[in-house]
Amino acid sequence: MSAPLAYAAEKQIAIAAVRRACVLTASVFNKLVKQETLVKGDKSPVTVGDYSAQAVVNTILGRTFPQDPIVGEEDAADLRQESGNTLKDRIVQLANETLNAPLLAGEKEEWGLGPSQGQTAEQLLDAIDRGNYAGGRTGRFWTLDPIDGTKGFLRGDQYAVCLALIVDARVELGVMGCPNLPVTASDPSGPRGCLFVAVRGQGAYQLPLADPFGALPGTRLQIPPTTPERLNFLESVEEGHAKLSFNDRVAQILGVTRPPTRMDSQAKYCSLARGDGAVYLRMPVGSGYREKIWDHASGAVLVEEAGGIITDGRGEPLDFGLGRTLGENYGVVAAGKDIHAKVIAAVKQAKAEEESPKL
Ligand SMILES: Nc1ncnc2c1ncn2[C@@H]1O[C@H](COP(=O)(O)OS(=O)(=O)O)[C@@H](OP(=O)(O)O)[C@H]1O
Ligand SMILES: [Mg+2]
Ligand SMILES: [Mg+2]
Ligand SMILES: [Mg+2]
Repeated sequence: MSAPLAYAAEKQIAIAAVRRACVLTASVFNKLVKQETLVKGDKSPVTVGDYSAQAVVNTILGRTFPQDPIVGEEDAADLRQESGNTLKDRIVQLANETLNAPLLAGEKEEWGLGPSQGQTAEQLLDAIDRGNYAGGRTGRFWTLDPIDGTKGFLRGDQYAVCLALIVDARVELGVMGCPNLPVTASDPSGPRGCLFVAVRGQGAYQLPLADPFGALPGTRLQIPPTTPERLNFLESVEEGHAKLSFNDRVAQILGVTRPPTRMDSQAKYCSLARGDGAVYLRMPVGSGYREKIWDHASGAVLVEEAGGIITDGRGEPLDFGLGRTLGENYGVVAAGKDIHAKVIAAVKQAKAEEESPKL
């Protein structure tokens, strides 16, 4: 018998956790966001979604890997206050609805899912707070963004549930659920809902979100050659998250003729991995913001396993061993092997121009 592939159990549980969280976020969108946010401009539905998705993923991880720490975006401090009671009740109800739902295709009873797997409010708050781990250089931990691209989520556009396993500062496994991403970019009004999985050394794959286990190993992703016709940028929607004017200049230096694709969340990394766009470029807006590890970990391993390169804007590797943030890194550049060095050179040129503008 051949030895089992590395991280096989982690991969299964991560897929199950991300899929359940996506069922939850889709129901939050249909039940709450459509009515409350659009009508009243109220942002609280996304907060309910963030917390309850983190409670669900951390509960599922905790059942199979009770020793593993988690670096999660959210924490339950506000929910433990008197003023957080209403919010807490909604989160407990939603998280339990999701955990108690009958087994989905391919799930196994021993994963602790299905009817009567509900948790008390206290257990769910503790599960959220299991995400308080500080991260670091050694050992193994998970990192979770329960809803990445919250603005996209509210608009009904792209968002992603992002989970990654980091071992000794290296991302070994990444799973992303993208409920609103078209299965094929060339058919934007066709079926939606994709799950992306990458294990280091084992390749990057796309699976249908509705039945990932039935489709394993999935469609292998490989970044195609960057021809001039394919060369375009994938960038943030929010001006406050990345310096888009800088991207325009870099695109000009590279002779890019296609307009950029603006998309919220790590769905950008998924699009890059399957060749929908050619260059992920995210340069700091200059506010001293430090990028968070949960905003890039799963995307980083997906891109690398699809044959791409991911670095900061100087061409230095991203360091996932510094704690909850990427530290002093300078932006993010991800692209195919054939174009990455050229993008870095163009970024350097654009940066030099900014620092000594022509009179
Ligand atoms: N100032 C600043 N600079 C860079 N990044 C920031 C900044 N502020 C927030 N964030 C993080 O951006 C995450 C969303 O990134 P996106 O690329 O999806 O942005 S965008 O929505 O497309 O504009 C977003 O993730 P979520 O909070 O999970 O949505 C934030 O963690
Ligand atoms: Mg995020
Ligand atoms: Mg988030
Ligand atoms: Mg956030």
